[in-house]
This record gives sequence, C-alpha cells and structure tokens, in this order.
Amino acid sequence: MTEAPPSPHTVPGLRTPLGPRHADQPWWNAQRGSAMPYGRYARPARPQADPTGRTWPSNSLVKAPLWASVDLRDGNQALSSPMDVERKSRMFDLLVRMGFKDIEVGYPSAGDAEFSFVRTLIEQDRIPDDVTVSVFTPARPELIDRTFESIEGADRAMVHLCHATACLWRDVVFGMTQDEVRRMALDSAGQVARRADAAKGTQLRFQYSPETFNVTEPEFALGISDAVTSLWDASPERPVTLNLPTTVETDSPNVFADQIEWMHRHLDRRDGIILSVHPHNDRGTAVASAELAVLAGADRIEGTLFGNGERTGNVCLVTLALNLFSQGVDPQLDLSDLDEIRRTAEYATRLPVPPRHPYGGDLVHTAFSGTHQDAIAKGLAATDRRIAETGDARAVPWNVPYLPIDPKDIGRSYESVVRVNSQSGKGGVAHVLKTAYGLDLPRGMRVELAREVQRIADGDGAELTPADLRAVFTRMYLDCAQPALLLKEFEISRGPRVTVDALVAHAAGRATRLTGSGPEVPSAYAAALAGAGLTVEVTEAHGHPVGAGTRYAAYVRITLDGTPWYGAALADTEEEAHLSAVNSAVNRAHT
Ligand SMILES: CC(=O)SCCNC(=O)CCNC(=O)[C@H](O)C(C)(C)COP(=O)(O)OP(=O)(O)OC[C@H]1O[C@@H](n2cnc3c(N)ncnc32)[C@H](O)[C@@H]1OP(=O)(O)O
Ligand SMILES: CC(C)C(=O)C(=O)O
Repeated sequence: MTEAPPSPHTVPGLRTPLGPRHADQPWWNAQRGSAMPYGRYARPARPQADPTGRTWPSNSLVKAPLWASVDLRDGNQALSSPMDVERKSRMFDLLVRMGFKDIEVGYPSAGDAEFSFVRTLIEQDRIPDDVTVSVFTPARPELIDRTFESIEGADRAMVHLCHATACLWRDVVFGMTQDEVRRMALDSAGQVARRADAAKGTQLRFQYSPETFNVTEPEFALGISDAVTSLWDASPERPVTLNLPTTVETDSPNVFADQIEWMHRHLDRRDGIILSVHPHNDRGTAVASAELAVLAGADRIEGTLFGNGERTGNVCLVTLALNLFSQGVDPQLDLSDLDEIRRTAEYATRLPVPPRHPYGGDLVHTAFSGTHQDAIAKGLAATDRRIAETGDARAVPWNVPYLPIDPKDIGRSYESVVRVNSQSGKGGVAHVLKTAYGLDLPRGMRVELAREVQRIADGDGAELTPADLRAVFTRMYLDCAQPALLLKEFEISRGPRVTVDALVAHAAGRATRLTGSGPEVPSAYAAALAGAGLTVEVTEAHGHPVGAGTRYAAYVRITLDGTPWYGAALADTEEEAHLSAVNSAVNRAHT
C-alpha cells in the first residue's frame, strides 16, 4: 500500500502550507534553525481589521496620489544635526520647485528654530499661492496655543494634530485608558477648532493623525477618527486630512492594505476626508505599504525625499513617484534633474544617498556585468534606430533591457550607464568607446580588445574609466614604437578598380614606392604591399567618420602569411585611415 503524502500542514514551525513535494526532501530540511532569541518577539495576535470583502488586490495604480512632504518635520526631527533656517529654506524651495503643494514645514512649539522658520516663511511671503504649509502639534494645550502663534498672518495653513493611540503607548507613555485618550483627542481637536475660528484672515485646514495607527485596535482607531473628523465637521467642501501612519512598521504591506481598506470603507465621513498614509520603513517595505495603501483607498501619501526619517526612515517619495513614472503614469512631481534634487537633500540633511538607492543612487543606472552591458548596448542602439526612423524621441516606447527608465529622463547621461571592470565583456567595452569617443569597433576587434581589458581588470581588480579604455585601444592599435611600415605619401586613382600608389618607409629606414590595384582601397593597398615582400589579404574593412566628421576611423582584419590580425587607424581622410589601418595590422604582426 502506498503511503499518503504528508499533509501540507505537517512541517513544524512553518505557517505557510508546504506542498507535499518539498516537505519530505532532505534538501528542504537542510536548514536546522538558529540560536537567535526569536521567542522574545512572539506576541498574542493583535485584533486585525476584518478583511472580508477586500478589493485592493484587484486594483491597480493609475494615477498619482496627493503628495505631502514631511522632510522639514519628520525628516528633520530624525537628524543628529537638525536643519538650520538656511538648510530648511533650501529644502523648502526645492520642494516647491518639484511641485509639492502640501508641505509640513515644522513642529513650531518644539523650539525657537522651528518657530522662527515658520515665521520667516510667512513674514517674507515665501509661500506660493498654490502651496499649503502645515504645522505639527501634539495634543497638549500650551503647545497647540504656541502652534497657532506661529501661523499668525498666514494666508493659508494646515494644523496637524497628533497623538499615539495604540495600547502600548496608552499604557507606557501616557498612562491613560482608551476613554482618556479619546478625551485628550477631543479636547485638543476642540481647542484647535476654537483657535481656528479666532484666526481671522487665515484659511485653515485640519489634519489628524492617530500615531501608531497600525498597531491600534481597529475599532478604537475608527471611533476616535470619526469623533475628531465629526467635531471638525469634515465635508467635501472643507475636507479634513486623516493621516494613518505605520509609525513603526510592524507587518507586511498586505496587512496595512487591509487596515486602510477597512478604514476607507467604514469611516463615517469618507467624502469629507482626505485619507492619507504615512509609512515608515522599519521592515524595509514602506514603498510597498504605500503603494498597496493607495490600492486600498488612500488618497494621499506623506513621506520624504530619499526616505530620510526616524530610524530606517519615512517612505521615499522619489521612489514612489518614479515607480509610477516607470509605469507610464504622470508622477505629478518634477524629477527631471534628480542629481540636483539629491544634492540639495544631501546638503540639507547632511546624509548621503546610498549608491543603490532606487533611481537616485550613483550606481542604479550602471551595469558592470558583461551580459547586462551587452543587452543594454543593444537596447540603446535599437531605441536610437527607432528614434531616427520616427524622428520623435518621446513617441518611441522605452524598451531597454535592465533599465526600467531612461536615465536621461531624470537628467542622467549615458556615460555612467555602462562601466567596465573584470565582470565586463565586449559589449560594455565597445559601448563605452562608442559613447565616449565615437569609435564603433567591428565585432571581432571588440572580442580581441575586451580580452586585453579583462586581463588588465583581473590584474588590479579596479574599474577602467573611459579614458583607460581609450588608452588600451590606442596602445593596441594606434601606437607602434617601431613600425615595420609607415605611410609617407600616397595617391589614389579610381577607375573600374582602385589603384594605390604609396611611398612607404620600412623599419630598416628605406622608403619604397609601391603600387597595387584592387576592388577597394584596403585590398588595392594589400596588393601594393606585395612589392615589399608582404603577402597580405584584407578579409574585413570597416570605417566611419568620427565626431563632427573631421576625422575618420578605419578598422581592418587582414591575414599575413595566413595569420589573421586586426588593425585600426584614425586619420583626416577615409583613404588615409584605411591605408594606415592595414599598416597597423601589419605592424602588430611584426611586434
Ligand atoms: C510621531 C511623531 O513623530 S511625533 C513628533 C515627535 N517630534 C519630537 O519629539 C521633536 C520635538 N519635540 C520636542 O522638542 C519636545 O518633546 C517638546 C518640546 C515638544 C516637549 O518637551 P517636554 O515637555 O520636555 O516633554 P518630553 O518630550 O520629555 O515628553 C513628552 C511628554 O509629552 C507627552 N506626549 C508625547 N507625545 C504626545 C502627543 N502627541 N500629544 C500629547 N502628549 C504627548 C508624553 O506623554 C510626555 O508627557 P509627560 O511629560 O507627562 O510624561
Ligand atoms: C505624525 C505622525 C503621522 C508620524 O510622524 C508618525 O506616526 O510617524
């Protein structure tokens, strides 16, 4: 009797059902567990949002959400040296240039620097008419009052009220019950509403954030949000921003999406609410959390440039926007000079953007490996051909292997796309010589040159710059310390065949006049070289103008006494380049 396959649930310690195929295989069981104290993190299940009727997995991202920058508050409060007024100003101006309409400019009750930055923006009239600045306040009466002082005289502003709602914070930080936290929220929201009524001449909007939302009991988060938005009389004409954070990211993004969809479907005044999310990146999944939250009904995302923020950071708005861009969706932010954006962000935060950071890192559009370089070079060449055919670069779809977007669209050049080291192949070497120097080598010569480049790169392990590659090319083909042949002068006549009449200096110092004919210049010259006792046959010849066309490059493959050699030359005319390329091949055979 054959044994029944093990049940998918029989592997101990795994919650994901395993197929019977794998569960009893020795290779599957090779990992035997670790000594890590993971038991400390096992927790009783938290009440979760009821996922019944979830729709977000079937939705797709078709338009940009409302973007809100918290670089100047959440990003700033996480820095070891918070931004001074000058750094904050540079960041503010950058955010405005990029097209942000919703910018949290600080936590004015936290101290003088924060307060005076808000005053500077207002008093110097630095806030464009289509931008709303917001100011953050905790739920403490004296700090709310100070926050309102900071925005006196502003045309428009948003007051952002926030306090934690989760059980751990209620118990440990506030020492309050659910009812007491709810009372604190409503008292503060009431104070905000009264101060707003008194702030004549300033158009005020409100934002409420139940901090730690993601680990708050869903019913409590919903109840307190409904109570605050009702007190503020949220309506389509004067919507309230309800901002739901993963203050500390604790779960996979699908859990957050369920929480957001549940709120989206259950909120009392949904049409009077701008549903916002504020993901942090503790698990490294802030981008996914934000994207799934939008699928689940969020209208707005708060985050920072390059993900600066507490601990592992806030969600990176550059990544989110360029993810949309890469899918053909208008990102509604201007990211066309990403390096400038990065420089300003690095200056303001004094933090470097890591080289592998999506889109903005130094290395993200760079390929070192040979097969990737080959594919990229072919993709770029195919795109160039299509652009030449249609005459409209913007109309040609971007289809280049390994490059999700065209680096040029975010202000990067192609020079840095392909970089050469010991992992590179002929495609990469050829691509660099072509893009940096306009040299389009034939395939066989690429193979030969790449072998030499590989030998050098293997030797010192370092990257070769375009200038290094050019130097290798020059040393191999163009420079010859003691040439066996040197072209002194020549004349070419064309009839049914080409005739070359050349004065050639030999290694021995003699100069000989040689004449020969053939179908093309290189073959005619090969025939002429018989007069010098050389049996040369040209098996390949290529050439092209270089740069603005004032120089010409030629590449030949010859056989000399039956052995193949490549040669190359750069000259002022096409004919001279071809004759010199044949000499280059002969000279290489003699060294
Ligand atoms: C989610 C977020 O990121 S919230 C923003 C966090 N940002 C910052 O903390 C940076 C700016 N903060 C500060 O400069 C200071 O904390 C200040 C000036 C605002 C307050 O300083 P202090 O009065 O000395 O308070 P301290 O920071 O030590 O403690 C916080 C107090 O506020 C309470 N609290 C914390 N958050 C909130 C809140 N959102 N609403 C109401 N009370 C709060 C705490 O329970 C604690 O109360 P306790 O003194 O009764 O124990
Ligand atoms: C103010 C809130 C949204 C916050 O910064 C957080 O929870 O991280």
